[in-house]
Amino acid sequence: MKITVIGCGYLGATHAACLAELGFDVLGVEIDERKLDALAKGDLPFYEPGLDTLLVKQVESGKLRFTSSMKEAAEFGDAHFLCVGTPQRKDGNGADLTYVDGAIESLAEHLTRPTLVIGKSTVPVGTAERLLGILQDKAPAGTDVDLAWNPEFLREGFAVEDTLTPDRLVLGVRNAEAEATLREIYATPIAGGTPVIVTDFPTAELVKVAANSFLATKISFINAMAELCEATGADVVTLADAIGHDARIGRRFLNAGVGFGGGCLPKDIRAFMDRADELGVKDALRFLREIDRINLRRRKRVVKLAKAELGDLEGKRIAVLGAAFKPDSDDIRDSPALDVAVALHAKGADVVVHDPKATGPASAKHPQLSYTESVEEAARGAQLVLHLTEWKEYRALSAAELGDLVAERTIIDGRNCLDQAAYRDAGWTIRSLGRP
Ligand SMILES: NC(=O)C1=CN([C@@H]2O[C@H](COP(=O)(O)OP(=O)(O)OC[C@H]3O[C@@H](n4cnc5c(N)ncnc54)[C@H](O)[C@@H]3O)[C@@H](O)[C@H]2O)C=CC1
Ligand SMILES: O=C(O)[C@H]1O[C@H](OP(=O)(O)OP(=O)(O)OC[C@H]2O[C@@H](n3ccc(=O)[nH]c3=O)[C@H](O)[C@@H]2O)[C@H](O)[C@@H](O)[C@@H]1O
Repeated sequence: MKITVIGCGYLGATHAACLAELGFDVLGVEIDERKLDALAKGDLPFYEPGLDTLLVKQVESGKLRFTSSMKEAAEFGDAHFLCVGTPQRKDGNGADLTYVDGAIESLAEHLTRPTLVIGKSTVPVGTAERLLGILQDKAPAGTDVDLAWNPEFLREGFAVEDTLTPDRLVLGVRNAEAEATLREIYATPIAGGTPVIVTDFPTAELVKVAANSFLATKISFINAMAELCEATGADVVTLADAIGHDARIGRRFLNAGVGFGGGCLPKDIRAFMDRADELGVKDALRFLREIDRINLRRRKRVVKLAKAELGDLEGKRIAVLGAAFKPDSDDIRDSPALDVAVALHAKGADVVVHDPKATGPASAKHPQLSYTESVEEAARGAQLVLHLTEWKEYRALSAAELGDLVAERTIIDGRNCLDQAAYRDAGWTIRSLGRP
């Protein structure tokens, strides 16, 4: 089977390379020329562990090619995965479906043979049905076209592993033929034991946003507990460990700190609320508004803690460790770390940002901040250090050596994962979110 992957960003590039690894002939379609040029050469235009080597391998083997031509894609593929972005709309909280609609329309116009389009982008419930209508309307008369919805659950930083061995596969289909095609595509993970849930379009679409809403809720729950801990002198890490021992609760995703960011959780819960409102069931998701508010309050809390330590921020040198929204990624979309850095800079602080992988995208988006190549350079002369993205190299830093570089041994551990005792032993004042 020949497969195309339309939209080769964080999701699509991974999906394309993994499908080639599974043995398919794959054509990636990308309209951004910079990304296309890089991908075609086997250069990954972003950072994702393990994907760089997989991409080179598959491009060199000839199993994976890239194009910007939808006509070429339509002629090439038996199945087409739709992986374009669905960002938050500029004028509101809903999802911007321009890219999804545009991709389906231009693909449909060029189709000339039986085709299955498989949606992967995260969309508001009801979108798949609407896209099927567009596909049927725009495809040349008599062309046999069908659509399936197969949401994606990969995590950045683990994208290859999550794609090749997913937790589960959700197949939203209208008929047995579409299910059979998807089972053929995913034959390897299915043979490896990946559970398969076969369902209808709305359930498949809802599974995706429900999963992300649950994850966001879990994080904001523990961050709400952190606020209580701050008010009482309790320790949120011990609390999370203790409740996490209950298998019904579980310890994962209970790491309190500066909260969730990225290109998915924040925009997905907002788009979900927006869709619930359109469907007349706004009240059902009212709690997600609070989840969002708790999350954003954590960023403000870090700024407040910085002010409490430094007083007037004008001219104060602050080292920010971390720019990506999470470690092992260079993705800065809605990054809590950068949000805090930008807020401190706006209050007059001299902010120096370090990140092992994300200073390129960060400096392009926020050129007003200073960036350094090394942690040492960032720390030198700092009156305050903020630990905001938990890269493992930050956890490995020596509190004593870092202490020799800074002007003041004060650090805010915005991710609650530094060895706080070691910092105290080295004479640091350490402030955390939700820990005494
Ligand atoms: N990033 C992630 O870890 C995951 C993302 N998703 C969902 O997948 C979708 C894509 O997300 P990302 O890959 O992060 O976004 P992204 O912005 O990194 O990638 C989207 C790509 O689609 C391209 N594109 C837009 N219109 C196109 C067209 N007509 N033809 C060809 N290419 C086109 C863009 O140039 C861009 O490179 C979103 O709906 C997101 O919510 C779902 C699970 C995981
Ligand atoms: O829809 C998506 O795009 C993806 O969104 C998330 O994946 P991702 O955004 O890559 O990152 P996560 O690991 O979920 O982390 C999200 C944010 O929550 C934060 N987080 C995570 C866990 C935690 O305990 N505490 C916490 O603050 C992270 O630092 C990060 O900013 C989901 O985990 C994926 O299953 C989903 O496919």
